Amino acid sequence: MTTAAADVLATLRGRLVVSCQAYPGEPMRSPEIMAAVAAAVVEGGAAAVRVQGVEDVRATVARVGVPVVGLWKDGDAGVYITPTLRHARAVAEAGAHVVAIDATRRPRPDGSTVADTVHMLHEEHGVLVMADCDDLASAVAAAEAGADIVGTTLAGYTQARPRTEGPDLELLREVVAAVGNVPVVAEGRIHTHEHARAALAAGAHAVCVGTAITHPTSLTRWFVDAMAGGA
Ligand SMILES: CC(=O)N[C@H](C=O)[C@@H](O)[C@H](O)[C@H](O)COP(=O)(O)O
Repeated sequence: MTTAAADVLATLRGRLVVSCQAYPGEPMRSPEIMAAVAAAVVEGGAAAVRVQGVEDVRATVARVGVPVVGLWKDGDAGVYITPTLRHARAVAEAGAHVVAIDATRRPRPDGSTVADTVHMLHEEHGVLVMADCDDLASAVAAAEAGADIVGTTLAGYTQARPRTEGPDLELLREVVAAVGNVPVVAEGRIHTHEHARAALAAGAHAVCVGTAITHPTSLTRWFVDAMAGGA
């Protein structure tokens, strides 16, 4: 690992990563807007940002001075987070410091493996790789494949684990215990300050929050629903 890569991991320790994503067809779905959201969360203390789409990565890297975790979501079913070597290359070429990839054990559309992708990203681009996992076995396999960061991103979004109400802290604990010194990022349904603190207490190297910070439609709906329920 290069010094720059080690610095990125050190920067993240105990800190907040904010995922800045708008979904296809949504009002905020534009690289410039997402880069502005990223700049705003950095002003609030985000140690890094996670950004979807090649153009969003490019615009965000140009705008913020913190590490950018880039991914390319292609579709929303099956393996869709940076699913092939082509997608991974494009995200790295757009300037991401860390490339996040689907690291579940499902077959990838181009027949590549997680290990192939990690190897290519390290050798050709010198970037870090975040493995978006869905269970313990995928996390252990990703660590063995050389991933620099293991994330619980996909827990509850595949058949492997039930979707917990908040973060899947049980899985987080198991992964932290199993992957040794590979940093584990807690990600997925971290909606409150308590969730974030619990994730750190469970051994997360860093905590990644998306919806609860950067998705105003969901935030608004949470209030609307709570008011309708008389909460
Ligand atoms: C499952 C999947 O596709 N997760 C995506 C990964 O990049 C994003 O849609 C999430 O917003 C992100 O993981 C952060 O999670 P949350 O928004 O729950 O804080």
